[in-house]
Amino acid sequence: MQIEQTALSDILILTPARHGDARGFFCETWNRERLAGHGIETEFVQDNHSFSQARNTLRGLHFQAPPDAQAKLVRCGRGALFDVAVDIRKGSPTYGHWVGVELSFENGRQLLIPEGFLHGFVTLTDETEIVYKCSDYYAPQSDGAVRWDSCGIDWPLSDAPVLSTKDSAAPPLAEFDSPFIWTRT
Ligand SMILES: Cc1cn([C@H]2C[C@H](O)[C@@H](COP(=O)(O)OP(=O)(O)O[C@H]3O[C@@H](C)C(=O)[C@@H](O)[C@H]3O)O2)c(=O)[nH]c1=O
Repeated sequence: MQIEQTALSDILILTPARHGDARGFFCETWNRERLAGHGIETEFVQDNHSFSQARNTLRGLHFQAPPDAQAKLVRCGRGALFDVAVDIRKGSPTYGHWVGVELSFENGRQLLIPEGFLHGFVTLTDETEIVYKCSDYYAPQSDGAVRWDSCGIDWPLSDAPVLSTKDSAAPPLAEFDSPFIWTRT
């Protein structure tokens, strides 16, 4: 497995090995012991899978507030997407900074996003599937969103984004009182 750092040091790109043969490939998409060997000890409790019909579908930017905060391990099952994490830890030297990484069926990359970050993505292809592990259960009462176009993200959109009603109505980052506090690690 290859592990790369991004411009935000807590956000990692993981690329597990693919074993190719005449049939296609085999890949261990998550192996707890192997990740622990790299110092990644996140305990995941829920797997999510969503399908977006059209290119330019944008979901985000989402978080769950403590005590229901979620770390996420995100990958693309079909098609391609641009996955984004934004630092919302109050007091963090990189508060408001974002990273975006293309995840696709082809490249097999995964993004590891700890607690304290907004998460969102835009699809780069029609019929895109995203699959992600979460470190806590869905808690609608702790669910929150920040407006997708308020963080200076350079979204690779080829048309107006397809948004949910909830995401269209989300507050901008400038009006957002984050429930996360940065602690030096
Ligand atoms: C997130 C979630 C939603 N739902 C339900 C609630 C609702 O009826 C329906 C669709 O929910 P949403 O509109 O919130 O789905 P979506 O906009 O895809 O939300 C997701 O976006 C990405 C970017 C994330 O990071 C996720 O954590 C999650 O927030 O699914 C669950 O049952 N369990 C879950 O874990």
